[in-house]
This record gives sequence, C-alpha cells and structure tokens, in this order.
Amino acid sequence: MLAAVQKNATRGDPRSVVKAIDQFCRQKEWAMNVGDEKGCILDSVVTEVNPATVLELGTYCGYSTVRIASLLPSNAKLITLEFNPDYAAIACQVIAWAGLEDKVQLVEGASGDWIPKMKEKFGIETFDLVFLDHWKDRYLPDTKLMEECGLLRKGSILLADNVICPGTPDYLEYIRNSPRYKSQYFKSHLEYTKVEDGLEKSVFLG
Ligand SMILES: O=C(NC/C=C/[C@H]1O[C@@H](n2cnc3cncnc32)[C@H](O)[C@@H]1O)c1cc([N+](=O)[O-])cc(O)c1O
Ligand SMILES: [Mg+2]
Repeated sequence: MLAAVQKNATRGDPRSVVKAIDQFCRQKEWAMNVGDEKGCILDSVVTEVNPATVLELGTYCGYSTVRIASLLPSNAKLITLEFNPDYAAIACQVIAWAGLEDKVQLVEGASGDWIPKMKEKFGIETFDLVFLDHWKDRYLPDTKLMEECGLLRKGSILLADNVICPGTPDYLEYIRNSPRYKSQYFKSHLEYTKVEDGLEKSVFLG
C-alpha cells in the first residue's frame, strides 16, 4: 500500500494519497481503511464540525488520518493513536507523503493508556471530534473513559466506523439509549464492498 502511495500519489497532495490507497485496495488487496464511500461521509462531518481538536482511535495505515487532516483549519490539531508499531511506521510515512505531518500527532500506544494522559501530555482540554475506528470492543470502554477524563464537552461529536460490519453492538446500545447523546446513523457500505455498513454520529449533550 505504501509503495502504491509513493509510486502513484503526488507528495504534498492528500487527495492523491487517498485516491492511490483506494485504487490499491480496490484493484490489488482489500484493507480496512474507512474507504471512499464512508470517507465522503467522514469528510462532510469533519467539514461541518470544523474541529480545532480531533482524536482518532486506530490509525492503521493513516488513510482516515489523511482524509481528516486535509480538511482541518491551519491551527487545528489531530491526535491519532495506534498501538501496532508496524502500522504506526507505515502511517507515519503515508501522513508525511501527504505533507500533513504538521497537523497530525501520531502517538504509538494503547487508547486505554493514552486517553487519561491527553490533558497533561498534549495540553488538550476537550476534543471537538473523535473518530472511532479501532478494535470494535474498545469503542464502548474508551467512550466511557473519555467521559470520565472530561475530554468531551457539550457539542463534542463522536463518529464511529463499522457500527454494522463488523459491528459494535454494545457501543450502539449504549450511545443510542444514553440521555447524554443524540445519535444519527449514516447508512453506507463496508469499504470496497457491497456489504452494508455505516457510521454512527453522536453529539455529547454534556
Ligand atoms: O477490525 C477493524 N478495525 C480494527 C482496527 C484496528 C486498528 O487500530 C489499532 N488499535 C486497535 N485498538 C487500539 C487501541 N489503541 C490504539 N490502537 C488500537 C490496531 O493496531 C489497528 O491498526 C475493521 C474490520 C473491518 N472488517 O471488514 O473486518 C472493517 C473495518 O473498517 C475495520 O475498521
Ligand atoms: Mg473501520
């Protein structure tokens, strides 16, 4: 995938990096990027929220990191957590190829360890937008952890990938029934396939 980016994408052009990855995953080898169809929904939410602070859980190869960071205002900050060192190394190069290293802080480590350190380590008070795309059984515990650590403010947006496939039943049940969130489901398809999947957008009500 990285070779495809370096071969087919233009340095400093995030859209060409996104296109190169999507082409590679359609033609050569499927990979669990949010993909082009759900990626458009992600783009519209990022544009609508226009966040100053973004947290991404699960960088993987940096595809959604590049999509999000390319839409952020100049002073905005995107922190992305990835605990697999191999994926982190690839993502770092993908983000650099897109020329977005100044907007992105890639942190190698586990969300459960790093969420409690966001204030002290990065001077982050609250996140305007959180993109959840890591292990599906971590969505709920990490959401509760972000609540406990005071990282969400009235109006913070959680956007969760894969709420249908592979599915995040405990997270969906919690977020859709909690009086502290207002949720909306964006129906789409699993990346590069015709299988149904979707994104759940939830506003924290405080
Ligand atoms: O399983 C999926 N995603 C899990 C993604 C996991 C990524 O997040 C990291 N991670 C996990 N917990 C972490 C905690 N802290 C930091 N990084 C973490 C993992 O090292 C990996 O890079 C998935 C699967 C399908 N699928 O069709 O099967 C489709 C998708 O869109 C998916 O996102
Ligand atoms: Mg996903």
